[in-house]
Amino acid sequence: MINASLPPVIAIDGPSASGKGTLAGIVAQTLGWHQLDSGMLYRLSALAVMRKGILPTHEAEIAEVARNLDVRFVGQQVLLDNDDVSDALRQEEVGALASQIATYPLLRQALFERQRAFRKAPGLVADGRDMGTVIFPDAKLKVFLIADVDERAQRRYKQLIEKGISANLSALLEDLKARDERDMHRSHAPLVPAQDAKIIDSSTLSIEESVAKVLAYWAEVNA
Ligand SMILES: Nc1ncnc2c1ncn2[C@@H]1O[C@H](COP(=O)(O)OP(=O)(O)O)[C@@H](O)[C@H]1O
Ligand SMILES: Nc1ccn([C@H]2C[C@H](O)[C@@H](COP(=O)(O)OP(=O)(O)O)O2)c(=O)n1
Repeated sequence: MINASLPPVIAIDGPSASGKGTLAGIVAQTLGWHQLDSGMLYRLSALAVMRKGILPTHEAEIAEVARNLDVRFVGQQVLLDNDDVSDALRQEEVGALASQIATYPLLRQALFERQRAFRKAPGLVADGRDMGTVIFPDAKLKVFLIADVDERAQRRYKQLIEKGISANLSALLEDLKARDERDMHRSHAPLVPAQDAKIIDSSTLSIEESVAKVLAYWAEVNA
């Protein structure tokens, strides 16, 4: 059900390295809307847990850390407890722990309102795993972005190398497969397309072609 009194949302969900964040950024910029990278909140929680030395099995403590995250966004920088963690957040071990702790209902609950608070006029483009299914079920447009796992591993590899972060292609591929498996099969808010989602397979698309598809769907919604 679409709630007309709230700012509109475009939800972009999909597996790791399918291109969600890239698309969300360009679409948000094109429309002049706000952006939510929900994966970053899970990564920030994972990094905070690592830094505090909390055991990955301690669900309640982890949820508490997430509830009290001291995060600030300054331009392109992300500050956690006043420390610039923009690069640290992209490390695969942080992503892997994020995927692991993201199975905890208490953590997901702790991040629920924080995510919904990003919904501001004139609109929000939100990307993640459960944007269209759980956080913004009334999103006006829901996109489920997929790409072959080998292609996603290549993309992630290139992305990390360009940022000067060392990476190993076969390790990345294994990590992506493990992450897909965990994200799709957890009992709470698993990675599945919403019933009304538009599926875009970006395996053979350029970024421009992917963006054009999302904007065409958006134009259709408003026609
Ligand atoms: N067709 C495409 N659509 C979106 N991103 C693409 C595409 N082709 C290559 N990429 C690249 O894939 C990489 C991973 O994209 P990213 O947005 O970080 O994925 P995600 O947010 O899903 O993990 C980026 O370097 C991006 O430039
Ligand atoms: N809405 C979301 C976003 C991310 N997560 C979890 C599952 C993901 O494996 C991790 C990391 O997410 P992130 O989007 O940063 O990962 P990728 O950039 O796609 O590799 O967080 C989630 O459970 N729900």
